[in-house]
Amino acid sequence: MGSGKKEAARKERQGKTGDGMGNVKVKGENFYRSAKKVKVLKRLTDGKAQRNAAGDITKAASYQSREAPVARVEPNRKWFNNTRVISQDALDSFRSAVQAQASDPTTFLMKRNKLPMSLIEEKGNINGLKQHAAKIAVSSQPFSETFGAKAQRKKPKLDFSSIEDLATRTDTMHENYTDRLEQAKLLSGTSGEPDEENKDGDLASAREFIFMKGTSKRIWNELYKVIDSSDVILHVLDARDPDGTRCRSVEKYIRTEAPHKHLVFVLNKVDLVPSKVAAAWVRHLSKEFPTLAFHANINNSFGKGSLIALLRQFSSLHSDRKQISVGMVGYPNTGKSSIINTLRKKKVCVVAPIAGETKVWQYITLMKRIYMIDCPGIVPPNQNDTDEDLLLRGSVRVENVEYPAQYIPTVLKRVQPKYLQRTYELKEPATDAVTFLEILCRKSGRLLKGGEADIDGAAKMVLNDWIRGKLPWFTPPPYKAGEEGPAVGVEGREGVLGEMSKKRKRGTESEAATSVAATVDTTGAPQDEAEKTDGDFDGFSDEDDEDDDESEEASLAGGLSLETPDVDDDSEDDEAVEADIAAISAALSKAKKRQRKA
Ligand SMILES: Nc1nc2c(ncn2[C@@H]2O[C@H](COP(=O)(O)OP(=O)(O)OP(=O)(O)O)[C@@H](O)[C@H]2O)c(=O)[nH]1
Repeated sequence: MGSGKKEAARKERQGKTGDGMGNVKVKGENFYRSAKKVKVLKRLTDGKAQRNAAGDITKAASYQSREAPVARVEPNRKWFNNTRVISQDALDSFRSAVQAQASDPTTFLMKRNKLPMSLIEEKGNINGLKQHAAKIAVSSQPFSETFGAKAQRKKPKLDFSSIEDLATRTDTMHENYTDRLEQAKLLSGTSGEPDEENKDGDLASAREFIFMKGTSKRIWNELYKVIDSSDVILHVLDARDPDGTRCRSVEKYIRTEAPHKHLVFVLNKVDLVPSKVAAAWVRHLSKEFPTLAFHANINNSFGKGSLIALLRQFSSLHSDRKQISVGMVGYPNTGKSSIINTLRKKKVCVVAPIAGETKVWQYITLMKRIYMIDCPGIVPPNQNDTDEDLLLRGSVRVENVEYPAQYIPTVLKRVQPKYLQRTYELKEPATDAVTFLEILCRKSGRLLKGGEADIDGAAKMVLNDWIRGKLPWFTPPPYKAGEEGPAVGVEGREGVLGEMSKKRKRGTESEAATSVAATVDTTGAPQDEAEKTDGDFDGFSDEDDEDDDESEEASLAGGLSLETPDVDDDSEDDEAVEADIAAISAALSKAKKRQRKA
C-alpha cells in the first residue's frame, strides 16, 4: 500500500479503476460519508418494514410509522427550587471541614479554582461579599458630603498652619534622620566619616554594602520567577539555624498569593547537628509545613529517598499535568544547588562554600515528569536581622566584610571552648577574642609588616570555619513545657551546645562535614553505648549504608504523607516506586551496590 496517489496509479495500471474498486484515497477529496448519506443509510438499516409471507407490511418501518411518539420531559428540581442556595448550617459544617483539612500541613486542597474559596476563607469573620461591601463603605464617602451644597471637603487637610511651621517640621525630621543614621553607623561598626566617593558631605550608607547582598531587586525578581513557575516549593533551611534561615515573608506570600502551591521545608545539613536536635526541629517545623531532613552529598546523602518519593506523590497529585516544577528557595549558602546535585547524583549546578554562587534561576530535569528550578539565595529584609546574624548564617561572603574580628566574640560564646581547642590545636581554652586571634596568627604565621598579627585575616579564617561546619554549633530547638527535649540541656541560643564524636582538625579534613554520613535517630531512645561511654551527645555515625536509614528517613519526614486516593504512602510501596524511577534510581542502586562491594 502506498500513498493515495501511488495506490490510484497502481489500480489504474492493473485495470482496477472505477467505482467499487476499493477505497482509493485521493488527495484533497473527502472520501468519508456525508451526513446526508449517513442519514439515508441509517434509514435503510435501522427501520425496514416487516412483511408477511404475502409481502404485505405487518409492521411499518420507523420512518413509515404514523404513530406520534409520547414526548416527556424529565422533571428537575431546578424547576421548583433555587439549587444554588446553601443553608447556613450546611455552609458552617462545610467550612469547618475544609478548614480542618486546610490547617493540616500534610493534606492539600486540590482544585481550589473549583471550590467556593471566598465562602471558605473567613477573613475577620466577614465573608467575601460582606468584606467587599465593608471596603466600599470605608473607602467612599456619601455623595452629599463629597459634592453639592453640603460638601465638607473644600480644601485639603494639612497639619501645619504656616510655611514657617512646615520648614521647622522638615528640619526636625532631618535631624532625627541623621541621628538615626549615626546610631546605625555606630552599631554596624562602620566609620562615621563620609566615603571616598562621598566626600562632599552627602550622607553615607549606614550599612556595609556587603550586608545588602541577596536583597537586590534582581534577586527578588529571580525569586518571583521561580515561585511563579513552580508547583512545589522546597524551602531549604540550614539545620544549624532553621529559624534564622526561614524566609517568613516568602512563606506569607505563598500562603496569601499562591495558596495552591505546595510549600515544603527541607532541613539541610543535618549532618552538622546532633540527631535529636535535627529530629526536634523536624517535629517543630512539621506543625506548620511538611518538613524533611536532608544531607546533601552526591555519594553519601540522607533523605534523598524520602524527598524523591514525596516529589513523586506531588507529581501524581497533579496527574493532569504533563510535568510539575519544583522550585528551591532559601537563604544563600543553605545548600539549594547541592540538593539538586544530590537528587541528580551528578554536578549539574555550581556549588561553593560561599554565598551568592547561584546568580540566575536554572531549570534541571530530575525525571520525565519532575523539573527542578534552582534559585539564587535571597535575604528577606527583616528589621530584626543584624549584620552579625546575616554573617553568622553564611549569607554574606566573609572576605568582603570590613572588620570581621568584631564578630569573633559571638563565635567564642556559641562554640564550646574544647572544640575550639580541638579544631585549632590550642593548649589553653580561648579567653577573649583578641588573644584567641593573636594565638591563631602566631600559630599559622599570619603576620603583617613588623611582626604584627593579622587579626582580620585570622578572624576571616575562623568565620569561614564556622560557616563551613568545621566548628560545631547549632541553635537549640524551642521546647514547650512538658514537651520532650533532647538529652542534653540546651537552653537558649547560648546554651550547652552539641558535641562531635569525630575529631575535626582544621586542614586535616577537606569539607569534613560533607564527607560524614548522618544517621539521624528520631526514636527518642537513649544514646547508644559507645556514645554514652564517650560522654558525647552525638548525632553522627560512620555508617555509610543509606538503605539502613530508610525507616529513619521516613520518621524524619515529619509524619509526612499526602492524602490522596491514588497515592500510597506505604514504605514498601515507596521502595517499589523508587525502583521504578527510570534513570535516577537505576544509577543510584548501581552506585549503592558498588559502594557496598567496595
Ligand atoms: N555539611 C554539609 N554541607 C553542605 C550540605 N549541603 C550543602 N553543603 C555545603 O554548603 C555550601 C553551599 O552549598 P550550595 O549548594 O552552593 O548552596 P546554595 O544554597 O545553592 O547557595 P547560593 O548559590 O548562594 O544560593 C557548599 O559548600 C556545600 O558543600 C550538607 O547537607 N551538609
